[in-house]
Amino acid sequence: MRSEEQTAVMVGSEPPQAIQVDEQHHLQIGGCDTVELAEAYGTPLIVYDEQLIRSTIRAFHEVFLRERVPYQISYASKAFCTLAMCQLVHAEGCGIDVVSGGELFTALESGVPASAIHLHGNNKTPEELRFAVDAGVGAIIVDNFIELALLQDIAAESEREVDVLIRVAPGVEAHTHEFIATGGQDSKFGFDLASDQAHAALRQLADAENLRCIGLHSHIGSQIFDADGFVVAVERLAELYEYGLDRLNLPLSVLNVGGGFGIRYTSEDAPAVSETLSAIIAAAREAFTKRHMELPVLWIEPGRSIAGPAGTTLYRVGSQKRIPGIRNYLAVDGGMTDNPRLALYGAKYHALYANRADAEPEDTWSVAGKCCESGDMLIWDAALPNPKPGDILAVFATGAYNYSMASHYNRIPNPAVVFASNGKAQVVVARETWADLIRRDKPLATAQA
Ligand SMILES: Cc1ncc(COP(=O)(O)O)c(C=O)c1O
Ligand SMILES: N[C@@H](CCCC[NH3+])C(=O)O
Repeated sequence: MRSEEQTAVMVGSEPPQAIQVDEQHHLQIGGCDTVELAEAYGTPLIVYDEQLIRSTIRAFHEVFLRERVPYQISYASKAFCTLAMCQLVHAEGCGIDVVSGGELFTALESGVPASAIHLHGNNKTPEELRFAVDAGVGAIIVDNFIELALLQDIAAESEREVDVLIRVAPGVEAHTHEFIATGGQDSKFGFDLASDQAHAALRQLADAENLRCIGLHSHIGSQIFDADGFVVAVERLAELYEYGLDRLNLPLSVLNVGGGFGIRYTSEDAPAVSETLSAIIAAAREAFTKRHMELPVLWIEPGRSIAGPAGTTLYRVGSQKRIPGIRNYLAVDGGMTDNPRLALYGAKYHALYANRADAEPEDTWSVAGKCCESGDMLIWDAALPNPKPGDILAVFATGAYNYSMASHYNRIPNPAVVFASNGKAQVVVARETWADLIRRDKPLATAQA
């Protein structure tokens, strides 16, 4: 129900970052007029600010270089995995973290060398492990005992020595949505630290032929603002690292603390990623110095923080409905099929009309998609100018876990994606067509009467 307060005062969200509006009052991204982009390429359209991706990665590098620590940045491609994205982040000095055969295939096809790719996953299939081993990926992050045995056999069959890290569940409760918290003890991911599984895995690896355990990994969750969880995880991993190095003589040299750096979606008070990173580095320095160990190579695996802020989705506004005293709905030509995050996590977004980007809000409007589903919502109760059919609605911070989690519900095709930079746009994913949707369908062999 719409409350008195909502009717009386429109509480608008804020854009997650500074926006550019040209003299025609159009939203600009990467020097391109987004209204022209919508005309040229259709809607829904995901527009990435290429320079923002580059500058975010450069900011990560700068922190590590300033702190003079050995490091590796591996882009978590699950956030947005396409050929162009893999090429772009690799050109900016990132490795690629993949979590399935499909992501691995994409990264390899993009031309990223296998040695710069590492494979994750809590249930890697034999086929995926074989693919990774034969391709010669830089490392496989082993998640559990079944995988450990399987990988040993596959590495032996292929007569290869495979570098591995073990994924540790460090028992850290990260402050984030429960569906995206992954480091607690009650998690499907990784070897449990508290019950000694992680120690046992290291002991097995000490004796494993064909597998070389080069490091430890943990990932405590996603959309995390508070560095405390990382700091606790680093201390726990350092203790395990000492065990592996001193007691088992493992060739450890890597501490991978995962990704999870939170971003602004609307007006959250998010710390700069560099602050969280500095806290992680300080924690690692302290934990390793006090144990008289050399600081290992610090790996991070950011996904959302690289891809998220750089993406904006453009939709065409269609129908609208006012329910007196209850709520106003406007509907766009996409929805939960290209952005399921509100339905899954109650995510919040900021939006404006790209064709009149500086127009003042007039009322409260909830943004619905076009699926046959009441939960198909993008934003509840946004302060917006009254919509006109044909307006272009821009929804910010939709670069991570939107396209990559898109579905075909109601047989709605996936949007096109463009990269915009210096006033030029290039299509990096073509719009799916209706014909694409049935390309793998097979009609009944015999026509039914
Ligand atoms: C193992 C691992 N690394 C990295 C990431 C990337 O996380 P984020 O996109 O929050 O940076 C994830 C996803 O949460 C993950 O599971
Ligand atoms: N899909 C989640 C993040 C999960 C990260 C993967 N471990 C989101 O959209 O926020």
